[in-house]
Amino acid sequence: MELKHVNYGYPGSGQLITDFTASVPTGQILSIIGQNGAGKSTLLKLLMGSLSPSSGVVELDGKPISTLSSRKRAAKIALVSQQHQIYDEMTVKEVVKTGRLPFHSLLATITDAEVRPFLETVNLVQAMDRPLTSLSGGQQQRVWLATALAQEPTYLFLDEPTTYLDIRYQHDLMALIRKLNVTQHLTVVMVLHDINQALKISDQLWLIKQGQLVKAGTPAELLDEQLLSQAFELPIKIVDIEKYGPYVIQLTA
Ligand SMILES: Nc1ncnc2c1ncn2[C@@H]1O[C@H](COP(=O)(O)OP(=O)(O)OP(=O)(O)O)[C@@H](O)[C@H]1O
Repeated sequence: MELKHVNYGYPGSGQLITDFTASVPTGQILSIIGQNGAGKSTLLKLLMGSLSPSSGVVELDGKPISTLSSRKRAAKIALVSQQHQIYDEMTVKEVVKTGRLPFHSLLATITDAEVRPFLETVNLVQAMDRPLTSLSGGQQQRVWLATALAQEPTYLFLDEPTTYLDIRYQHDLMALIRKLNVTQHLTVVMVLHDINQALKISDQLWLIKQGQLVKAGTPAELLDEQLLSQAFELPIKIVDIEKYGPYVIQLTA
């Protein structure tokens, strides 16, 4: 998956993404980091084909993603976003069944057995008959992950997946994402706000500022005080913590 000289601006707004060229590394975990409003979520939408570049191209398997039908795209790419549709009355298993829709024409024909493996992966089989809204925020996040996995995608996109989770759930979710990447060969693309979390879990990162790619590289290549300070417009220091490794701190009063 590649972005080639992509430009984009929302209708009625100025240019947001500027001449963006980068490749998503297959089979790896890529995180997109940068300030609020830098264009991270917009990049995810461009990569998924839910937004079209004003110029340039997004390619999937060497073809412009715009040439694929939405069903074909859904069978390739699944998104766990922060904005969920409201499924007031739905049970957990019914929500996960919506992830199977690229393979069925009717929700009613999807059996419980078909979604069970995805609920097993996120350890929620015991909650499958409960209404979604009766689950905790962290459990609901796992339901959305199971729904994305039910699409059996090649690419798993996550937009700020840890935002409302406590540190234990954040750790567990990151461990699960790494496990899925390794066992199911999923290519993962995430928007993460926590720089240290991004540096810890990712194989590659894109550091972006005002819609432009500042640097694409490995965590070691991104661990540069000057680079990070400029991108986040904050004084940043990297300290070495025993048994943890390099840790980024923001020197704000
Ligand atoms: N649908 C939209 N219509 C118009 N402008 C939008 C739309 N969505 C986002 N924007 C604007 O585009 C800019 C980039 O938004 P985007 O959500 O891509 O940034 P981000 O880096 O993901 O930000 P954050 O870290 O705050 O989530 C922001 O100024 C935002 O207000």
